[in-house]
Amino acid sequence: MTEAVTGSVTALDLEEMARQMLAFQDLTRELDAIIDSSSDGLWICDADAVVIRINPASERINNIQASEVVGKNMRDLLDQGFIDRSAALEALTTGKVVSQLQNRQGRKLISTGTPVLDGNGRVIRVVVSERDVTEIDNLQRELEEQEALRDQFRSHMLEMQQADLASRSVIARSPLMVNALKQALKVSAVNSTVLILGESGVGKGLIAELIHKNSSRADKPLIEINCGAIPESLIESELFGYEKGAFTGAQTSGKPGYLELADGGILFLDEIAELPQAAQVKLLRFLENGRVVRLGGTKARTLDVRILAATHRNLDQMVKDGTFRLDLYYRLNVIPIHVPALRERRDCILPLVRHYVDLFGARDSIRKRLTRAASDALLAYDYPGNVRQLMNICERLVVMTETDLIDVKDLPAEIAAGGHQPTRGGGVWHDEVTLQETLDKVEKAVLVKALEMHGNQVRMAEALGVNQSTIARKLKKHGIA
Ligand SMILES: Nc1ncnc2c1ncn2[C@@H]1O[C@H](COP(=O)(O)OP(=O)(O)OP(=O)(O)O)[C@@H](O)[C@H]1O
Repeated sequence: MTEAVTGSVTALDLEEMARQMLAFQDLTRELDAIIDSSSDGLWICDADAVVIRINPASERINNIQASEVVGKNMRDLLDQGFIDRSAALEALTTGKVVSQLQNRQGRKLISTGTPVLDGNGRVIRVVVSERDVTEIDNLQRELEEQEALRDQFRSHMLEMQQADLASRSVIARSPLMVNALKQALKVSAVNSTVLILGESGVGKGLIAELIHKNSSRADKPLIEINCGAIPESLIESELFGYEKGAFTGAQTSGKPGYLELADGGILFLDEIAELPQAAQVKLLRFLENGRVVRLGGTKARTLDVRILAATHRNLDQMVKDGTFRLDLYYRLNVIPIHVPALRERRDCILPLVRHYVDLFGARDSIRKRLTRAASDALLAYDYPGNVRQLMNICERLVVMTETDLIDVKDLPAEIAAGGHQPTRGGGVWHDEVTLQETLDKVEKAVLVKALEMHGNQVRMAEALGVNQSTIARKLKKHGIA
């Protein structure tokens, strides 16, 4: 009975075993198909790092036959130099998944070793997948090269633009200034009013010239007036003109104003913040309807004038203070262009120095160079008078320096001293020097500096709060200019 039962169980077991065997064979075939069809290379090693199999993708990637490595230990392959690193060995040692970048026969591979654990957590196999990333790497490099080329191309374009601008004597190296010039070139093409903002001497006038040169009005006049330099009593007649007998002292025939003279072209109103209130109203009216009536006249003339305006003042604040009309501000501020101070674009300093040293040198047939230390000191200085100040310094250096080489000692004291201002009071007066001599010395230094910063007597007078005749007299007294 027992035997019969045993016999029947054995028969069942055999049947089950046969079924499981078939299932196992199916599984093995499935696994073989997966391994062989994988486009990633696969290496399977046992717990001693002996290679059990590799797939066709690995044969292809490594340019080998499976028979050359199957049965060999990874340690020997490493020793023989067949591989430079082994993800299998590292995965076996650490029991963890590891990824490595490997170089094999000129190709770049990413190898990932994954340990296979038994029920007790012991490593029994390690599967290494390897992916050839040479192509991806090449593509990446190509992409980087393309990007580098694009950057090169961009900076070449910028250089071309700069060469173009340099030929017009506009030096721009720093991105801030290049941007301001780009804006100026862009607005050249249209007829909009432009408000050019920036400290005194930064090149606002130059921007206005650039806009004119590149506009469709280039062959028509660019008339520039400095609103701060015309006496308040004359500004309206100068701007809008007058009819005969309009006021005492007026020409009997009458006179066209600057607006009429600029017909077809551009009127550049420098120092617009200085425009008196009455003239502000009239200018606003012209901007709104394009017509002017001369002083003392009744006939309105329609004109085609593009207005550019500039100021170093804070118009926003002036509007708040009630000294500049809000409606005119809106009309003028259609397109604002900010010209940065020179200290905000130090990249421009040395190109400007070179430009002006060469320019003034060529004028007087003198060729001068700067020592490194002199260049460094010029680069470090803050230039409160901006490009105008730098330009005047260069002219003086070219004319006054005895040798061909301009050194730190030839620079103005405040620049040579590293931009530090001389000490006040105590530094100026020395024993045995009279008060008058000391005051004269200070006055001369102030005049030299103001001339350097402002370039002409009108601007100097404005900055120093005296009238122009005082400046003229004092310059003569000190033998300056
Ligand atoms: N980028 C530049 N390259 C070469 N020269 C420049 C540059 N910018 C300004 N200059 C020169 O500096 C001087 C002062 O420039 P400009 O008169 O245009 O300044 P501004 O801002 O209009 O001054 P202000 O407000 O006092 O009228 C001019 O002689 C001008 O040619």
